[in-house]
Amino acid sequence: MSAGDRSLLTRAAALDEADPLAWCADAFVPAGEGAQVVRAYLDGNSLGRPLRATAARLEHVVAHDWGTRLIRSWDEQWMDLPTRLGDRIGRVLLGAAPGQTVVADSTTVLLYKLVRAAMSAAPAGRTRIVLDSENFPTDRYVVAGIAAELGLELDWLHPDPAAGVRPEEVAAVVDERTALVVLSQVAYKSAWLADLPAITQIAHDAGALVLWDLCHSAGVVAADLDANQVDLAVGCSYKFLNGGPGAPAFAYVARRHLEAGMRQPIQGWMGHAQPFVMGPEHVPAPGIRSFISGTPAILGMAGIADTVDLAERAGLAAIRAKSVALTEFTIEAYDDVLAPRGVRLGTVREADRRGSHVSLGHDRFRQVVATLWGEHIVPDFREPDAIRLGLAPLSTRYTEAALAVTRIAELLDAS
Ligand SMILES: Cc1ncc(COP(=O)(O)O)c(C=O)c1O
Ligand SMILES: Nc1c(O)cccc1C(=O)C[C@H](N)C(=O)O
Repeated sequence: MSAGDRSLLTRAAALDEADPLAWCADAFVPAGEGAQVVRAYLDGNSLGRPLRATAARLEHVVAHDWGTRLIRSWDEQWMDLPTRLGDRIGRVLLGAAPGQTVVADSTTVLLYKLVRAAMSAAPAGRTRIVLDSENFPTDRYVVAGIAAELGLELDWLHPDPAAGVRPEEVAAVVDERTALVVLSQVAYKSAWLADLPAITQIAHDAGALVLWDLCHSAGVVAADLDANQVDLAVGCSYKFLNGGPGAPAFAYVARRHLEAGMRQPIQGWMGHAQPFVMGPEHVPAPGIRSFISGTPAILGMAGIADTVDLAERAGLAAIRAKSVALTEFTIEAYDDVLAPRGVRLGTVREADRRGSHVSLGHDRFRQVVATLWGEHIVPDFREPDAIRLGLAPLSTRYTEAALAVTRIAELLDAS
């Protein structure tokens, strides 16, 4: 290890020492022990780490709510869990007043439901959807599938892959034929933080609605959905919300659309006004509850509330400040030791246009990541040549980022 690498680790240790959110990392289940201990986890933007409180909560749910109260728990607490938890996510993380957020399904399924809902509400003549080629595959596949199903047209944006969609690119395509604009607030590859207020306003000025995918921003960046007059949003809970693998997603539908009778396409019994009447016809439940279709995933929801509690104690502004500081530190470390070794930076340098990961490119990264995983240093690899360093402000330490960057440099030197 060179003197430069040592000073990187020393600087990181000092930042950890001074970190006002350092106490949050202790709330997580230790990642292994002995020879198996994870030395650096940098994939919290793909699968967040579990909280200790969640391990205890799951045990309680199994032994008490499920094991002892059994079917009675539906009446006692499970039936409104999707909207109760949705309201908490909305209040603490999304800037959404109660009654507009629900937890259900996967992001993919909620995207389908919300895009179809928006299209059912679109005035005649508005038959075009705007989306971008850099969005996560599921968003592109779902929208393209709906376009084929309903005979709609797509307006594809092709943003700079190392950045993301800019307001002027949206302004150039929306017009009186646009029904909906579907974008991610933080791009899954580059971490580009879209200008949500400006783009939402541009879509509205053209008479279109906007659906924001918040998968990579929920829990780390404010969306202020109500204040920004957002129409629709989805997001997943197993990244920065640490809900666990396959934990259900959330959907937001602005009150004005619920009051106007916006309807989703999968009218199952759990979104019925009176599910247990089991009548001949579907009568939608009032409000956001009508966006539920089948039985809610109660076990999958158990962990989400623990992160919302922790985030409320930490405060979203402090979480965002740490996220910015972590990405800033990682980019400085990149400048020091990786840029000289030919690594490309795939994330913007402007902190206010950046989410909570740093994307790096090198044609030897597939092999580098395989070696890192074997050493219990865990970033992720995205085709064709990218390492993403996911920096989850509640759980990631500066020393984890420093260790990953240092080892990447050493592995590039060794091969
Ligand atoms: C932006 C974005 N949208 C959607 C998804 C996936 O959704 P799902 O929970 O349905 O797998 C992900 C990640 O998996 C994502 O990064
Ligand atoms: N959802 C995932 C999964 O089920 C398996 C592995 C990874 C994921 C992810 O979340 C990928 C992630 N959305 C991404 O940005 O690449």
